[in-house]
Amino acid sequence: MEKGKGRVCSLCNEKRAALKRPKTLEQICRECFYTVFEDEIHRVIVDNQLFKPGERIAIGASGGKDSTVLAYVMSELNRRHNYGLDLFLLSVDEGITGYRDDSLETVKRNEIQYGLPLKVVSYSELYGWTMDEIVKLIGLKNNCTFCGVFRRQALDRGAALLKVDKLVTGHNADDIAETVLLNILRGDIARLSRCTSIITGEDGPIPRCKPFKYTYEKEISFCGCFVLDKQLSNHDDRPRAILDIIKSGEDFRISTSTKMPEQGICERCGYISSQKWCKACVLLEGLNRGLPKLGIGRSRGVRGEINSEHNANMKPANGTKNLQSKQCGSLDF
Ligand SMILES: Nc1ncnc2c1ncn2[C@@H]1O[C@H](COP(=O)(O)OP(=O)(O)OP(=O)(O)O)[C@@H](O)[C@H]1O
Repeated sequence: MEKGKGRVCSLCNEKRAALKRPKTLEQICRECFYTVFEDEIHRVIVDNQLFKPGERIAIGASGGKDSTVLAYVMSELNRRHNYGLDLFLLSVDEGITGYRDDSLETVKRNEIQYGLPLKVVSYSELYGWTMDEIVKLIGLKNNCTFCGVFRRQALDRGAALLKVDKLVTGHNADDIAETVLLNILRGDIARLSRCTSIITGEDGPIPRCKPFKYTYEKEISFCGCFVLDKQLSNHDDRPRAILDIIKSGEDFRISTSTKMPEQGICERCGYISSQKWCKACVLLEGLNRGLPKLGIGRSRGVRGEINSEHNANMKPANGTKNLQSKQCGSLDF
């Protein structure tokens, strides 16, 4: 390699290194990066036995970088390694003008590029409310609670409509490390114990998998060409910090005497819930009654109150009936 033209790739020893991997600090070329990136995800899929041949898999497709790269990698690995999977794109349209309508255009392009059938489910058809309408009613504070809870359930409903065996999402190592820390700070033992699992919801009808569990967000960005090469080296001090946080979450053991919430079924819509009504139904009830603050926050009192005065005349959320899954919540995967 000529002097002054930069380092040579530490893997192929031929091409010029284009980036320093945030995870390992190796200096590698673009071509070797794509190879190790895809190979690592293939290993994660195989080692964790995420899929079985013949399964129908929905890819949660938001149109953002993580799920766009996930759709690409899943279709590529499925073809290259003969996984034998039937892949689908599943998008939730929250009804946020100027945001989701734009990203749905990206998903529609992915549908054509990767030849994957696309299903879009919307808050307006499932709940009778768009996020724009909810924000108009409650303002910008707390609207994330509605969006997170409704999205989680909407993904499950869409997956049930597609009759898939599993749902994969683009949650990455950074997301999981952040969730571990948040759950520790909130003292949420139940979520801490399951947020590092690569597969969740196996006791429900539609398990969720995170093939990017060990993949750093910066590498996904690079793969999607969303950031410049030089932005990739921010983890120089502690390249393994993110993986170490995930490991500490995995190592966390719950004492057998800790009382965990019992999972039951929402009496109103059939979704799994530790209370009489699931969180989505409580929030929806608040919206329909013109009391949108009911059910917001962690106060057992408010939720308990609405859970104790079941209104038989209220219609459950539209969509698939008697769908079961984990309790909803923005920190749940
Ligand atoms: N509206 C949506 N429709 C379908 N899937 C979604 C939607 N929003 C989120 N997801 C799924 O959940 C994952 C994590 O979502 P999150 O909102 O944390 O976004 P993110 O980390 O920015 O990911 P992305 O870059 O894919 O949007 C996404 O990668 C995707 O698989």
